[in-house]
Amino acid sequence: MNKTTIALKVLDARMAEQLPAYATEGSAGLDLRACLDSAVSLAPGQTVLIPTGLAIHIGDASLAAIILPRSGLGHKHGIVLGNLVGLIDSDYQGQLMVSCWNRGQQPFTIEPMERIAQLVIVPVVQARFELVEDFANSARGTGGFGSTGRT
Ligand SMILES: O=c1ccn([C@H]2C[C@H](O)[C@@H](COP(=O)(O)OP(=O)(O)OP(=O)(O)O)O2)c(=O)[nH]1
Ligand SMILES: [Mg+2]
Repeated sequence: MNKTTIALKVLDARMAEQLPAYATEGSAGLDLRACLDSAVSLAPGQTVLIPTGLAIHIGDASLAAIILPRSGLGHKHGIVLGNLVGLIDSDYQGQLMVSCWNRGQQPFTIEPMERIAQLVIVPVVQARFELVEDFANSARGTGGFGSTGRT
């Protein structure tokens, strides 16, 4: 069973008509829409914080949500996220906001209610730290940053 229930508030009445929904049975992401009164033009290199008109309260520390770009917008139009990935804490109750960054060379216009990003609910493990002087040996040890070569 991979289903859960999350409290959702509609902060802008227009969003009630278009609540986030999985497009297919196998979808991982729920598209988020730009809750705008008028179109917003993003110049190349510009970043704008776009409201979604929605708030969620996950309310379970073993879950979080991440905001990811939509592939088509990112690949074809250079519209990705100013924070690269958005992380929604389980105790956050404010409006879901999407930082839209035009990393492309052309201006891009975000239309009101356009789908601009996607929300994925993910499991989270919170760690407690146990201080140690030495680690048990591992195969990798301290090697990183290409230590295993390129091919
Ligand atoms: O793309 C995003 C990223 C974050 N948030 C909200 C939910 C998240 O729980 C909160 C804080 O995010 P984060 O911890 O990443 O930002 P911060 O800069 O560390 O802010 P804070 O000091 O409030 O933790 O902002 C969004 O609405 N959209
Ligand atoms: Mg933070």
